[in-house]
Amino acid sequence: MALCGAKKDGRELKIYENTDELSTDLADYIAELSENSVKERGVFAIALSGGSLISLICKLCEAPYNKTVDWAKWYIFWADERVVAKSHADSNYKLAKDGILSKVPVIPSHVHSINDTVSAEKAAEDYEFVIRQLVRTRVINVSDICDCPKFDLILLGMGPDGHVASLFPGHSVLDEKELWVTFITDSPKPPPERITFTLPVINSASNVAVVVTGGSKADAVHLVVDDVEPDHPSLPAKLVQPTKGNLVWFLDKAAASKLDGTKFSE
Ligand SMILES: O=C(O)[C@H](O)[C@@H](O)[C@H](O)[C@H](O)COP(=O)(O)O
Repeated sequence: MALCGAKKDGRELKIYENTDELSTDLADYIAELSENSVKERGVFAIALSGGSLISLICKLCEAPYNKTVDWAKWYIFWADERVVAKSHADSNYKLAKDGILSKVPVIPSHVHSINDTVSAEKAAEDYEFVIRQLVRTRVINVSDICDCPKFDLILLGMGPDGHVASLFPGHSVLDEKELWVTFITDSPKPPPERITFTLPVINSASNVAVVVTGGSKADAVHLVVDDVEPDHPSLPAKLVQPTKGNLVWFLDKAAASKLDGTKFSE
């Protein structure tokens, strides 16, 4: 059971005893958003990230979700991807395919991974083009306040440095206002070449979940959630603030261990 549902600066915090409890609740959360979105729009457009997130959403492949989720209505994207071959061990697509997508009846043509045969710049451009086509046909919804895509759910992890997707602290892509998808060739976390959703796209989503586990991230969680040093050079995770959508942080106790002032209630 979550230890708290406290709201801090528009963020709902959910803190769990361990990653097993977190995974169970996260699977419930995703399944419920999927059901609501399919009811309302007939489809569910979800963007994944890489890293530990994938193992934390693996419960979706198990009962009851493997049968109850309307997998055929899912359209799957990546909030960020490493520019490597899809068969490469570093590929976020491969991670999600091996961990989840190959185990549930998603429709292969609904799985939108990047073009892995071109440069990072071209891959970002191509990916934005694909997303634009799907916004036109409303497979992906559109924001009410700008022309950005409105994903039903974007799932993010966070690094110990506060990065989300492939938006790293101090990087110029944090200022990108026009593009939906951009690229970097100097990622401090290997591999260096990546494509990433920009902040305007992340902040236009209907729902954003930031999933963070482990004590190595406790300092970054504290800096972001407790808004320590508000003038501190921006931590990317702090800039995740959906304009109209919902933001939920899923934390295990270790990641939440340095949070102050949070009142926990069962
Ligand atoms: O491709 C990537 O590297 C990821 O998308 C990245 O943004 C990840 O979510 C964080 O680095 C957290 O990763 P961990 O949860 O494994 O620490």
